[in-house]
Amino acid sequence: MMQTGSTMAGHKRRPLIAGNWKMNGLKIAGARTLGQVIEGYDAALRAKADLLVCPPAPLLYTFAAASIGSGVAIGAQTCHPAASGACTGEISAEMLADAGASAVIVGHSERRSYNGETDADVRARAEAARRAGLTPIVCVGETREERDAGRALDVVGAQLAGSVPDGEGALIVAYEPVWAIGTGLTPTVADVAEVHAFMRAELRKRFGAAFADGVRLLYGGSVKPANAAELMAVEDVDGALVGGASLVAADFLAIAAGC
Ligand SMILES: O=C(CO)COP(=O)(O)O
Repeated sequence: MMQTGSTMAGHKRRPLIAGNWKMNGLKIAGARTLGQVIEGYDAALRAKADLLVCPPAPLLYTFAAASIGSGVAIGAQTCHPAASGACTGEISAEMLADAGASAVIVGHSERRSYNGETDADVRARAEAARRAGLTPIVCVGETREERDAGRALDVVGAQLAGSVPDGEGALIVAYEPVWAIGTGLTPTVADVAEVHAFMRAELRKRFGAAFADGVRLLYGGSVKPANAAELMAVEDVDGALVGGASLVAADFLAIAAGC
């Protein structure tokens, strides 16, 4: 499911709806939610979008086993840059792949702000993901202050330049304005369109259109069933990175139905 460049009627790239469970989910309730997602991923939804569920790391192995044959992919929320070593508490990309993940979110704004991850740190994690055969989902996005100061595109451009690895490897980018995460606020459709067109243009400049036009650009930040269709219809929006609403299977599935 992680190839780039596939196309569907109405979409230049096959949409991806990714659920970031963050630090939520215990094994029994989590398995129930995953089961509901798998059951709800019927032929009609499969025709519309890829699904990726990113639970907390302790659930990865059982989730990957439970999802075999379902078409639902399993991903992780971060990884360490090194493959192994004396890094107590850390988890490498190789370990995530071994547990059955096919993708990993890197550089989420919560990790950039709470864990002090810099663009260089995020890039190292994205490179580690590729090394392990995982697709990195590189997150970028401006704060409220940066947007109000008219700097949103500058900030996103600098994060993209610093966080996306060189080379034409597996890549997904998620635009998540920090002020839209968990707040119920979303940018206007015009603002989302502007940032996504800008990101596409930046990737084209750096990598050329043949590669850049195959990279899926996700929008994240307060995506709900009620606003999904409008956001997913925006040019250069190729899916969503969903936080809170991904914890409720019916909502997650309804967001995918909006593609
Ligand atoms: O951070 C997010 C996904 O990575 C978005 O979270 P919410 O959908 O809860 O706003």
